[in-house]
Amino acid sequence: MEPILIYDTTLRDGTQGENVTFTADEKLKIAMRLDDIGIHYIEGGWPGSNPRDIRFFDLAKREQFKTARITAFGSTRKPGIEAADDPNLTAIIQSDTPTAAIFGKSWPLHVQAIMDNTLEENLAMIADSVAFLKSRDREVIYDAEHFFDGFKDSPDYALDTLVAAFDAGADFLVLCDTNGGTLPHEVEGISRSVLERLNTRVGDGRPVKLGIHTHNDCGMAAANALSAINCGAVMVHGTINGYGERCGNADLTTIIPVLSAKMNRPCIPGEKLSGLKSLSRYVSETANIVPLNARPFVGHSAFAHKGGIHVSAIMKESRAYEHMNPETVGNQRRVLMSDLAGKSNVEYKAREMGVDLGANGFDSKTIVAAIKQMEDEGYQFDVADGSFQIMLEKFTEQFKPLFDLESFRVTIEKDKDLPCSAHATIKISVGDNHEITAAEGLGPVSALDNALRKALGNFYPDLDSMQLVDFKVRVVDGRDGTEAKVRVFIESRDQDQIWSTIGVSEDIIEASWHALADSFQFKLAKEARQAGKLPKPGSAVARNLKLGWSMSCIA
Ligand SMILES: CC(=O)SCCNC(=O)CCNC(=O)[C@H](O)C(C)(C)COP(=O)(O)OP(=O)(O)OC[C@H]1O[C@@H](n2cnc3c(N)ncnc32)[C@H](O)[C@@H]1OP(=O)(O)O
Ligand SMILES: CC(=O)C(=O)O
Repeated sequence: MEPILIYDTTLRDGTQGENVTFTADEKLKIAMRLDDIGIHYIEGGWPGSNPRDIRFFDLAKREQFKTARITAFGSTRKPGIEAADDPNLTAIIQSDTPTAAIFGKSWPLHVQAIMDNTLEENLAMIADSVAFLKSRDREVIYDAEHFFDGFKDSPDYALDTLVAAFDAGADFLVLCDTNGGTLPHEVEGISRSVLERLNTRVGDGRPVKLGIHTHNDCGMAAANALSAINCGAVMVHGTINGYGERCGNADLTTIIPVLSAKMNRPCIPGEKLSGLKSLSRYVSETANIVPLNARPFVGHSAFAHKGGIHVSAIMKESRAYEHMNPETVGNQRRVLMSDLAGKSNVEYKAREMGVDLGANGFDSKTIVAAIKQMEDEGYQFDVADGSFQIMLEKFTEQFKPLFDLESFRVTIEKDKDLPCSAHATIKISVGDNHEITAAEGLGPVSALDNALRKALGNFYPDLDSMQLVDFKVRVVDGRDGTEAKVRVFIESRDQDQIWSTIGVSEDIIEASWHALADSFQFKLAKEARQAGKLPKPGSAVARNLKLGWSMSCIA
């Protein structure tokens, strides 16, 4: 099978997406990551557009790329001028890249109504611009903007534009679904027709190499790209995470694994596929955009199983509910706890967390029943793995509290013209020691967090590596008005892990306290285990710890 060339436009079309922006340095780092994974072309930006993109190409010039050809983007020349006098084309040449990509008009609507141009001059603009870039030794990728809309409107003219580019020396002709309104069967029909008709019109022996560039306005970008590949396109354009103008571009984190693992079409080297999830995360982190959990292949939920029936089956045979091995793309299987769980979920999680079930007479069915009851009262364990682990340890009497709350007091002060301020006093015990501390915070939870940190700091000096990174409050059932129960989630992280905890109460401060206390307990237990001061859950020593926790203190 002929390999498919992957053309990444995250740094150009990707940045046309709302909220997506990268500095020149960030672009360079992303480009290096794209190169590492084996992307063939990296469109770095439009040097005729802004100084940042010029800076990117200046930086890129100094780097050695292993696989990727860095590509500068721009448009065909302006009407009525020489290509050599066009600032956009000059900027492409000054970028000093081996490859240039230019877009031109395929649709008479754009030529006439938008550009106020003639159809003949548009053909000349395409041919002159391609020829100019070829005369400067560039590989030229010609993007036929609005090709599918143009072809539906006027197939002969749309084809003429491709012939103009090809005859002038374009190396690739890329059919663009610029408005993202075309459907897969239309892409298939038009791509086949284009290849047939082009092959009869261009006859200098050079092969016609088609590419495909699709947008996601109908949610079809990936499907459209794959349809064109099925018809013979050899290059596919897309972006990491599908970032791009409006609804985005075809998502390469979908297209690459589909090509490699489902269509047997080689693209990036097979051994690089497992770097895909990490690349997706890297780009979303750099863009400062929360990654989409349900993103196919690389999303956090892409291989997450919640329903008990599913978990029971995957424990016997993972392909029963997984279309592929998650590790192929660097992802992992996850099992979630909730009131949709069965005993298999508990058994899977216990094994994953190293908790020995049943050691003290609690079997997985009893635990499932208790979880369902707690979920009915407002808990939600599928997003609170940290609290679930603590719960499992409590159920199986392997829990060792590393501190106990004796009491806390929180006050909030509001003076007429001043912002609110909060003060917390907390009394905890660690073994036989008691500690009372006070702290301030911007709000009551931050005051409690500060007071707890201060109190624990005297016993556990390594707490600085732990931060609370997210705090969410939800009303469990709004019908009770201000007396409704609330559910508080806290997400915490340290240098190597992220964990989530939950608290539920009619009182928002108490709910926050439970989530906060679980979070600190999780961290301290982890540190203690790593330092060998606490037995690993499930070990014989852990099973023998009788710390007096019972079902009633869990609920
Ligand atoms: C389908 C795509 O995604 S194409 C890429 C779209 N990306 C962007 O537009 C981002 C970068 N763009 C920019 O920085 C600016 O729009 C620039 C620098 C390119 C142009 O800025 P300005 O000169 O101020 O023009 P403006 O953006 O208002 O209008 C675009 C101009 O390009 C012309 N144009 C559009 N397509 C083409 C083309 N293929 N070839 C030549 N000229 C074109 C338009 O007719 C218009 O010309 P006019 O100024 O004579 O009316
Ligand atoms: C060229 C391009 O980005 C488009 O037509 O969508």
